[in-house]
Amino acid sequence: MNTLFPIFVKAENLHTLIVGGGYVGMEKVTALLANAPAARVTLVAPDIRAEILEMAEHHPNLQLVQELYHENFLTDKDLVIVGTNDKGVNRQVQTDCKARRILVNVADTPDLCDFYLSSVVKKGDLKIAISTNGKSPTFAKRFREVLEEILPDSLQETLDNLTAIRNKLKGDFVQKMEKLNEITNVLK
Ligand SMILES: C[C@@]1(CC(=O)O)c2cc3[nH]c(cc4nc(cc5[nH]c(cc(n2)[C@H]1CCC(=O)O)[C@@](C)(CC(=O)O)[C@@H]5CCC(=O)O)C(CC(=O)O)=C4CCC(=O)O)c(CCC(=O)O)c3CC(=O)O
Ligand SMILES: NC(=O)C1=CN([C@@H]2O[C@H](COP(=O)(O)OP(=O)(O)OC[C@H]3O[C@@H](n4cnc5c(N)ncnc54)[C@H](O)[C@@H]3O)[C@@H](O)[C@H]2O)C=CC1
Repeated sequence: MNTLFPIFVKAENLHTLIVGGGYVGMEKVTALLANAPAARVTLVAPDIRAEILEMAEHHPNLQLVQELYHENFLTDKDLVIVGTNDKGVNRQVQTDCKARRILVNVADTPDLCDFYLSSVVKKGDLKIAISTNGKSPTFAKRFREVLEEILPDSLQETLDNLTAIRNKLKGDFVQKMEKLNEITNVLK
């Protein structure tokens, strides 16, 4: 059974720490900033890939620290993603996070993760997150590509129209819900 509970986080309200500045660190920071360009992120690693250095030039809220991980980096952090090439370090970061009740993602060890990153389909304001329960990230990526292809760009217009109607509707919660269900019946 897939017991993952999806939520949509306002990453710009959080301070995220990424430990590791290699390929995985780059994938994770790219995913985060692609969704929330203003998210506050600190990335710590002795070696940081050139692409990440370049990214920091366009994202003033992305702070890079060229040092080894130390637990002091967890101070004031809300969320942690760790993806170094040292399993011992990854495990240590996870242990330190649990002691502080900080949610942590250990990229190479699903069993140690409090949350997974998802594949993300975006069409204007519509966002769909895909997870395979860790079974096949590649399937998630391919399915994202399929959905990106088939979802029409006109979806944004539909959403804008529904927002306008939603804002104009009078009555109590139930009356509004009934009206919106009636209008959107054609979408079924
Ligand atoms: C559990 C999870 C934890 C987490 O990272 O959050 C996890 C774990 C692992 N990934 C591994 C490998 C790869 N991951 C990708 C890609 C993505 N991985 C992502 C999420 C997740 N990956 C979480 C589960 C998501 C779910 O529930 O489906 C995506 C969706 C989101 C993102 O990372 O932003 C992003 C696609 C984004 C997109 O394009 O839409 C590719 C393909 C590629 O890069 O092209 C490969 C190589 C091919 C392969 O192995 O499939 C390995 C083995 C490492 C090794 O062998 O050393 C582990 C560890 C393990 O499974 O043990
Ligand atoms: N979840 C996922 O999507 C994936 C996970 N992985 C796994 O993730 C791990 C990392 O892979 P890559 O990024 O390709 O490795 P890499 O070799 O490109 O980068 C490793 C990074 O870790 C940093 N690092 C090492 N020790 C550190 C320490 N003590 N403190 C802070 N940073 C430290 C290095 O400076 C470097 O930036 C591997 O174990 C790999 O199996 C790999 C592919 C996908």
